[in-house]
Amino acid sequence: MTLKYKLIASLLLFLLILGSGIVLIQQAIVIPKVESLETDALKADLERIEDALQGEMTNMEKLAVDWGVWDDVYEYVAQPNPDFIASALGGDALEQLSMDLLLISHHESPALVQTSSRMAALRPVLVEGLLRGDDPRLLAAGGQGILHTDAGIFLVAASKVLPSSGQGISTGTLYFAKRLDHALMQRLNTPNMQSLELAVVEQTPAAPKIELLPGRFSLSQTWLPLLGEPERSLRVELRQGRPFFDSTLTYTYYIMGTIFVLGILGCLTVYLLLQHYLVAPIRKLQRNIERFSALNSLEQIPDDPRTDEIGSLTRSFRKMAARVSQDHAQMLDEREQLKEESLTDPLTGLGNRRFLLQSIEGRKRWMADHHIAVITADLDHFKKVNDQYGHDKGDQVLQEFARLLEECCREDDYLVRSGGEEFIAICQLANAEDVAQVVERIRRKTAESRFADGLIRATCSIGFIVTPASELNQMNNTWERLFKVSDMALYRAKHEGRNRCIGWRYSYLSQISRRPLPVTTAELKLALEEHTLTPVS
Ligand SMILES: Nc1nc2c(ncn2[C@@H]2O[C@H](COP(=O)(O)OP(=O)(O)OP(=O)(O)O)[C@@H](O)[C@H]2O)c(=O)[nH]1
Repeated sequence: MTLKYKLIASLLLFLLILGSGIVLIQQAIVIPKVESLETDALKADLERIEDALQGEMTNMEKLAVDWGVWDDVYEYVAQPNPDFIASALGGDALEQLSMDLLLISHHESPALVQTSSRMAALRPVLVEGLLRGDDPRLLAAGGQGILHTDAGIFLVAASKVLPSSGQGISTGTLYFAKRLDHALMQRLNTPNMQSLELAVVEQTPAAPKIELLPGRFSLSQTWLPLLGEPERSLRVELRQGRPFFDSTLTYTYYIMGTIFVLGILGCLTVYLLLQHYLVAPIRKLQRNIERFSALNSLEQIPDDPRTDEIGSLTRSFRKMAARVSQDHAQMLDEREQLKEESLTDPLTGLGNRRFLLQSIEGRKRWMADHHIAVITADLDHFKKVNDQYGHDKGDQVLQEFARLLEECCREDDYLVRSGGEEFIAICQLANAEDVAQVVERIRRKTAESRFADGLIRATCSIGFIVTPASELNQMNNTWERLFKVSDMALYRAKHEGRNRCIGWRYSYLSQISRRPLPVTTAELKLALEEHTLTPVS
């Protein structure tokens, strides 16, 4: 995978982690926190309703005490007087007090009952509800509470009837009652309330209950005690929407969406910067290095003026490439030199036998109408030269003999020192007979020469074979046999007294059956008898 794709994969992985982190934070931290705050707010709503009811009852109790500790009422209970009713409770006095019932009891019997017009029909039920039971009478000593009757649910407050001094014996109890109706409940409304329901239930849980329902609803319940009914209670049930949760959730969506978008933009920016500052320069450097290895030219890695790591990497590569280039050139030189040395005779500067074999093998074709002569020349009794004049002088003789041979050959002939004091020349000749002149010239010039500063006289023996070039083009493995025949001819020249040239012409045209060049003395004898090889004069 390329660096570019690794970079993209890393950034996508980062975005995945960022997205997962955002979801995790929302689910594990934000939502539970919001729900906890919401629960607190719902509890506060319930407390507010309870407080409102409590406040209402406290006001009623104050009113009950105002009326209960009043001489007119006190006297009325002792001696009922219609004038009092007319003056204090005439007209719509109860409506003006926002009360539904005024009850004054005397010895557990109603001494005065006054109701609002809407409650007139329910008066007996109400009185019976307040004065039910035997002992103790509800709120007989004063106080407040919630009363459940067949006529509905009422807030009730009571006070002992006393003279205005507050001292003395109570002559009865004064009750005020107010129905917990729709109008009153409206005043307890909360902004998000969908419904507020009251119900008398059998159980009385100790603590309020808050439920966050699916579908963005909440259900809050609290239980209030009922007067005279310890087994039952008034359940206040509040059903509300969850705007706080919705808005908070929307708000967190915005924040986290913004973080995610910023993450994407950040990744894009990081990608472009890394692409510009890292990936692109590395790819450029890679292309330059590839061109350098193809062309071996330092110009392919231009200097980089940057001061960062990429710049210094480029400079390091340049240095390394320069060194590699230099080493490579040096190695090529040395290899060329070694190659040359391995093919050259260091004493005479001529090629060696390996050079000769390589050269003739590398040569594809010879001039078909020409002849090729393989000439082997060997100094006679060269051992004696060494023995008599020393090895250095012997070397000198070899060098001068090599120059002599060069003079006798043409430039396009091959001339090598094949070993010791033996040399081989391969000459291309227009006529087969020309070889006689070449070898005789070598023999004569050697015999006439004075070697080693005129100190040493030497002769040489020469063996040779000449064959049509067309034969070389057609036959395989001919060179080895030509060298062998030339060598056998040299042996004969030595054997017959040295300082002479012996060689043959390979004249296959005279053959009835084509016979290859001989490689043994027996085959040589047969070839001469059959005239496959004929003497050259
Ligand atoms: N100075 C010198 N002598 C060499 C070199 N290579 C070979 N020789 C000597 O050449 C001599 C060849 O001796 P032989 O093979 O007996 O041949 P020859 O003495 O020339 O006798 P014929 O060839 O039979 O005439 C040996 O003494 C070698 O040591 C060389 O590079 N320098």
